[in-house]
Amino acid sequence: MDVNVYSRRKDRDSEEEDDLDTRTSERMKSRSFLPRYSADVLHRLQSKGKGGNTMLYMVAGIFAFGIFLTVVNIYELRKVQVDSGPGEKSDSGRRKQHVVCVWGKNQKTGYLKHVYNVFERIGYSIGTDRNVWDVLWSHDYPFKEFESQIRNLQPHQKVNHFPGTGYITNKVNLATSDIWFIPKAFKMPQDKPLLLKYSGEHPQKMWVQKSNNHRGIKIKKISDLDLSSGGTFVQEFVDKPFLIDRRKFDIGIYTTLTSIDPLRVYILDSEVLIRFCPQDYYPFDPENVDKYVVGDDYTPTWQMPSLKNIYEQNAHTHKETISTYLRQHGRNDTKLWDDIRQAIMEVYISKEPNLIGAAKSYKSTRNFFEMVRFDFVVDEDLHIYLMEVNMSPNLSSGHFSQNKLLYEQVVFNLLSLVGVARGVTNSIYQSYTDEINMQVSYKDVQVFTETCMSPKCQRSCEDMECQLCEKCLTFDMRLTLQLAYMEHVDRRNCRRVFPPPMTQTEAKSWQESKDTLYMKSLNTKNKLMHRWFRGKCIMDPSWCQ
Ligand SMILES: Nc1ncnc2c1ncn2[C@@H]1O[C@H](COP(=O)(O)OP(=O)(O)OP(=O)(O)O)[C@@H](O)[C@H]1O
Repeated sequence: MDVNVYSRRKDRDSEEEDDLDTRTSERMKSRSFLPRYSADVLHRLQSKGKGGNTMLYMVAGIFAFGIFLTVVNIYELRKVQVDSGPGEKSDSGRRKQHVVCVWGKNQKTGYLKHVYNVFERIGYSIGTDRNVWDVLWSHDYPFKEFESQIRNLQPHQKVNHFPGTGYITNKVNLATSDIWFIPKAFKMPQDKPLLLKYSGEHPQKMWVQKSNNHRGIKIKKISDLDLSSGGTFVQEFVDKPFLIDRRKFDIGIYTTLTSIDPLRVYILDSEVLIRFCPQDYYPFDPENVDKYVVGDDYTPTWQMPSLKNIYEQNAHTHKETISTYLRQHGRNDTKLWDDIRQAIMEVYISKEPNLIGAAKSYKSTRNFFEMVRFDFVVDEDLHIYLMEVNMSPNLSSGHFSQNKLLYEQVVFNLLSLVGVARGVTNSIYQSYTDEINMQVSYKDVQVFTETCMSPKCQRSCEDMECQLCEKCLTFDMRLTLQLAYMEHVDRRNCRRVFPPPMTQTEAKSWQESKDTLYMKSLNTKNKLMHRWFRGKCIMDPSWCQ
């Protein structure tokens, strides 16, 4: 770090530390309405004389409880503020440089080069000690390898995976989830009778067999499939794909889960991965996988005759290149992207209960984030089909050096969204009150002013409508809203898929009593999260999307 900057920071740090108690109590004043409210009632009861005695004792009890809560809150806040991580620190206890531990097998091949590049550019030092880090970037699922570290995470430490992510990224789990945009699949060997019945009724259908670990597929007749092989599934082959220059392609969407319970999911909206099959689809030949399987030796966008000009000469992204091509051919590109967002949202909504269950044994889920890639294929009618969700999608430009830009943007946007790369380098858990407040104060998260000022919400927090009001916010929910706020302002090119974006008109006319079936299926925290974004959207349209 630049020495002058460091010494300026040091001065500021010591002033801030001296002032910690004052600021903590100021903050608590605004957070703990209970003692203020109780004192006021106490005063009024005392002035009523004898008849108020029983009430007086009750109120005194509430008052004492309020003090107890305040003390607990101050303790929690102090804990959050002074928790220090393992990285290098200044004299006043603040961090000089954050540390990332990058973990993955065979790193000498350089497949994580772009991950290192981005971390270095955002000021992280690369850790060499697996016990000393602020961020763990693990290529493999880390919950066994780093079990003791992950079980003892400090609030500011971040891990790039969620426990239980296999409910989404495990092929068998996902394919047999019975979700409308996933091709029909049967688990082997238990669903063999169902498969035989279904294939008997639909003799024209083609089938592929997949497993969690096996890569690559090949179309086979039912009679040639191994229907007794455990851990595999047989999936309907999606024929009649949408072709560009006679080639089948798939679309990869970089998707980030930032929170569960409540759920928040984003996609990188500015860019996607497009991969074409190396050979023309027709004349179709099930023996030739290069015609219908997108593999490692795929053909990139810039080699496709109809796309070259849009992508290279006119310098558009992969996403805009595909959109332009679709519009040029009278197709509705907006609907395609909307369907994709809807599909991603539905996967997370349906799997969130599993993720919550898997994370139960960890101290907090706020330490986790996860970026995956959803791969879709598209048929002639632009219907989408989800092929798989990749846990640690390829970020190596070894095969195509042109992909360096894409991968570094993917990583940078992700790290910004989750608060690892941001202007104020201390995380919300390590920051001092002024530093937190200047980024997101308790005032910034207030919504639905009139509702919150209504007698109903002034009196009680029982009604769902009142639960986002200052008086009713729990410590936990306020922190959730602060984190959601920070994600929104730091999201760069990422856009929310859940809670879903809406227009300001929709937000204003939304009637919770007429909620759609999916809204009704949401748990209370998700409903509140959804409602909060709607409230922000009503106040400022930049929050709608
Ligand atoms: N049911 C299907 N219908 C049509 N095409 C399919 C089907 N399953 C797989 N494919 C094709 O094969 C490609 C690879 O399949 P899949 O993603 O399941 O396996 P993979 O070998 O793990 O691939 P990846 O390189 O994406 O990790 C898909 O992108 C798609 O083009």
